[in-house]
Amino acid sequence: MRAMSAPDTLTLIRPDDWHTHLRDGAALATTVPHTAAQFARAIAMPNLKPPLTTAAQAEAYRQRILAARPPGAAFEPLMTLYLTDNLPPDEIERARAAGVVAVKLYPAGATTNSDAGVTDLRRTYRTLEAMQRQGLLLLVHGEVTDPDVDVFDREAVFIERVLEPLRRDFPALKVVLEHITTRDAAQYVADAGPNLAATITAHHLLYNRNAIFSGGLQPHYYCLPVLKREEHRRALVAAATSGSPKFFLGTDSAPHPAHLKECAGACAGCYTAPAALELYAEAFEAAGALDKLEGFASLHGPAFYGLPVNTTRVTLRRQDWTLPDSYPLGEAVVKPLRAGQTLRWRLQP
Ligand SMILES: NC(=O)N[C@@H](CC(=O)O)C(=O)O
Ligand SMILES: [Zn+2]
Ligand SMILES: [Zn+2]
Repeated sequence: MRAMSAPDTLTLIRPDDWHTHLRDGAALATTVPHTAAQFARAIAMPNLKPPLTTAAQAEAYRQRILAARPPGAAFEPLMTLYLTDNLPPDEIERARAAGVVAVKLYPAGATTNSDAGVTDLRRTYRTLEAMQRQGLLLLVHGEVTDPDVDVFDREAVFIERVLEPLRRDFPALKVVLEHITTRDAAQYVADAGPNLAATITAHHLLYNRNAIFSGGLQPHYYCLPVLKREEHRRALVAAATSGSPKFFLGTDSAPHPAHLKECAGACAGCYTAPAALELYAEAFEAAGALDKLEGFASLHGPAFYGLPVNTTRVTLRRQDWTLPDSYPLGEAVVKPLRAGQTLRWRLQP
């Protein structure tokens, strides 16, 4: 039973999503309204097919996203470029001029649509130098791809082998370690200087790796980096609810057609956009830290990116409701995390 003092409504400065996958084409008709209903801004990840590697491509993608906004929605996508072994340094200047805010590092082969990613970080040093000079952020999928490293250890090993040397070589580059999943990462980010921050997903705050294996294999709980042990989930909750400005909201909402999740070789990614704030509220409430949600969701991200805080508000109400089983995704359907299940909080329209 909840304490008498537990609030029944929660009003926050409208949050932003600092890591989402809106995909492209017909999928935008689903993903953009979902994200726009929850967030004022969202970092649109560039791992499209083909990936976004030029300022012109990022601008064209921005226009496709804007065209999918529901009438009256003020939602603003924040654009990113995809770092490859040969992203030229002068593209960084064009990107900045086009309003691109960050560049995403995917180690080649680490995750969905990362085949064009970086094979050796040294090949990108001139580009990273340009980013450092021009103030573009580097967003990082922090897992090594070395097949000899255990899947559950790939984040911790990435910090040691890649992130630590990178930060030493580019001390003024702002880096976001995306979707952290381990105590090691939370600790490393907390201890680092002011140019390193991290996003945390709702699903990594709510679930540990048991969720993937309970009642048969559960592909809708399969994402990368994969869910970890309970002790890591607890460390992430502690970081997110600590009030530290180094941790902020990034859903990593990653829709895949249901038939590519419910099959052999299932794709990695959890679709959380339709109930993102509801899921975060659940996680923060379970930790007795609803008062820390606004900083995490609405204040720390803009501060790190050097962007203004939003001026409108959202309200969540304590109200049971059932999340739909699926949503259309072009010709296919996408099943959200917690499809058909009850949520305890509901975002008010
Ligand atoms: N998180 C995931 O499991 N998948 C993401 C890619 C990513 O963010 O790594 C996707 O694009 O599907
Ligand atoms: Zn990733
Ligand atoms: Zn992602």
